[in-house]
Amino acid sequence: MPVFIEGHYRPERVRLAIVVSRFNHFITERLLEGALDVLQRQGVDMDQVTVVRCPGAFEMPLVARKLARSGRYDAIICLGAVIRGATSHFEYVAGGAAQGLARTMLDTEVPVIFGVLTTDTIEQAIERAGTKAGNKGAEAALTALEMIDLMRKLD
Ligand SMILES: Nc1c(NC[C@H](O)[C@H](O)[C@H](O)CO)[nH]c(=O)[nH]c1=O
Ligand SMILES: CC(=O)[C@@H](O)COP(=O)(O)O
Repeated sequence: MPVFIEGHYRPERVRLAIVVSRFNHFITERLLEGALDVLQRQGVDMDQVTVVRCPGAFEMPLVARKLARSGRYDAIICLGAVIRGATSHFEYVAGGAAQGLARTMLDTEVPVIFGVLTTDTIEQAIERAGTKAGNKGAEAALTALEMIDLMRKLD
């Protein structure tokens, strides 16, 4: 029989940081609502959740790294919205955020959850922020809980 190791959504004594970018705040605040709603429903103690707002997605890796290194959090959830404009700026902001957050997770061994929308249009972002395509902030929160549980089991 193989041994299965997998995380579940109800780890105990969870300490979370949520980094939210102010850029495109009309989207990112909806992602935050979705994340907080799920965490509350899963029984997470809201006093153990810290919300940090930063300017844009590009700044998130530094903020996430600082939080991860503090040793105060079991996971860092990053919520942002990068929406394509007329120039190549999108590629740099979205790519920098994705690569920086991935590096932060590997360097610190603290789960860093990529709840950053990277969309071609505002409509696509709205659809993923609590309307027809769900709420990616809520999905990110569930991923954080699963990863916390999994990391504890692998320790
Ligand atoms: N265009 C978007 C940005 N741009 C701002 C950058 O994230 C950054 O704050 C600026 O370049 C200064 O370093 N940020 C987003 O989160 N979403 C965008 O669509
Ligand atoms: C994602 C972006 O950085 C974007 O909003 C910038 O728009 P533009 O390329 O039109 O300057």
